[in-house]
Amino acid sequence: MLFPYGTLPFYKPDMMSRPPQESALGVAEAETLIRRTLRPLGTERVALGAAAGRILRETIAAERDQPPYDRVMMDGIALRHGAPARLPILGTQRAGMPALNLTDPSGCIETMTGAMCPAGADTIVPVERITRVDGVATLEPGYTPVPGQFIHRRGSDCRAGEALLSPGTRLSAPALAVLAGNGVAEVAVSRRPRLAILSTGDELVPVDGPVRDWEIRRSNEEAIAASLALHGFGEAERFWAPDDPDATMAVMTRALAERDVVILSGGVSMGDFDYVPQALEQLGVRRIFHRVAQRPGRPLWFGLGPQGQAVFALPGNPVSAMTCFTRYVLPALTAAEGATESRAVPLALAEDAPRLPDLTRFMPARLTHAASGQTLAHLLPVSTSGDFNHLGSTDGIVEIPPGDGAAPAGSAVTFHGW
Ligand SMILES: Nc1nc2c(c(=O)[nH]1)N[C@H]1C(S)=C(S)[C@@H](COP(=O)(O)OP(=O)(O)OC[C@H]3O[C@@H](n4cnc5c(N)ncnc54)[C@H](O)[C@@H]3O)O[C@H]1N2
Ligand code: MOO
Repeated sequence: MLFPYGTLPFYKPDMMSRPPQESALGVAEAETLIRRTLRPLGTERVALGAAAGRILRETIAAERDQPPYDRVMMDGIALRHGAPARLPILGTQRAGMPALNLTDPSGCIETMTGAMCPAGADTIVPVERITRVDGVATLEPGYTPVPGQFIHRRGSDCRAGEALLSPGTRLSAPALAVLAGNGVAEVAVSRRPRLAILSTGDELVPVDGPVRDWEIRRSNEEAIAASLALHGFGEAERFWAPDDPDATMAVMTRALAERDVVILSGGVSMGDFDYVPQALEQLGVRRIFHRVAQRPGRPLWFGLGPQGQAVFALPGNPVSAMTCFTRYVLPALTAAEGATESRAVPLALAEDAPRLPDLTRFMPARLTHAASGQTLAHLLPVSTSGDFNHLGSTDGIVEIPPGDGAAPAGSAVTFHGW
């Protein structure tokens, strides 16, 4: 269907002629503008069982001294240093019971790992170093107990009140152990963003239906949704709009409703049916930038919606969409969550990487981990930014700053994982 400009309801007369090609921002400037625009996400309290992978938004302090008592570290006997080699066994100190009292310094108390050290005892001898006959423990000939050995002293790990986890920490498996071990059953984490993914284009058809010669299966939204899920952002609602201004506006209106972030793909370049930027601006989404000096992904558009929504309009070509999503959207969401981590990591190029004089270049790469300890990025040159069929075996993209000639093999580049 054709829509001559004059018939588009949302085109003001001064929008009918195309603006001259605008200059493009640098990658770092674009990133800074995004960071300044995105609002930090609020917090919510979740039960421990739902906290793994979330971003902590409070300080977690030790509930009590850790360990909370002088903890026996070996199954064996507890004695007072200087006791004789033959010691009557006066009792059994199990884990989960209050401390017994070693009243006779020439005797001993059987102990279990994790138990309280009996009062009056100061040394543990492991069971492998003794024989036990008729209620008497005898030390192995020549074995000299070391005073204080095998007692994990109260408070030697941390003192009550000491900060153990700081806001911005991603809750890993050990962090969950810290929460549980310190009596935190519910924790403040960043709220998940409410997300919408909207793709545009008449040629796009669903994955599970028939596809005609002139049609393309929608794949960008699948990659974006997968990345969001893999990085713990939960589910995004999906929308599709044909290349029709009214339909685009209607779908955008629904996508913008009550969202923190809207991610569009397609319709941001110079084509007669690339309505996305104008439609967004018509709906009150203020453009922050359009076009970044990069390849792929030059037509990237970013704006701020009327309710403070961050709106990313990614170029439709699949490699460009995935590159822009990985380079800009994911890190921005991570920052909005208040995470202190950085998604970008430095590593070495496995081979020379051709630079572009005025553009930052992003190239898909597969990582290998050399025995030397070096992680190498092997580049997967793609013929065009529409060529995504070989990306399935790659790990992410490397960022090659503008310049002449090639970045040499072995030099450090920034890697962004998918
Ligand atoms: N005259 C100019 N033409 C183009 C320019 C330019 O500066 N001047 N920029 C080129 C660049 S760079 C890119 S990237 C593309 C971006 O175009 P759009 O964002 O408008 O995207 P579309 O035209 O809608 O689609 C491009 C391409 O990608 C396919 N596509 C789109 N959405 C999906 C999807 N969800 N799943 C799979 N594939 C998708 C679409 O079928 C097209 O083949 O513009 C250049 N042109
Ligand atoms: O640079 Mo566009 O993003 O390649 O095709």
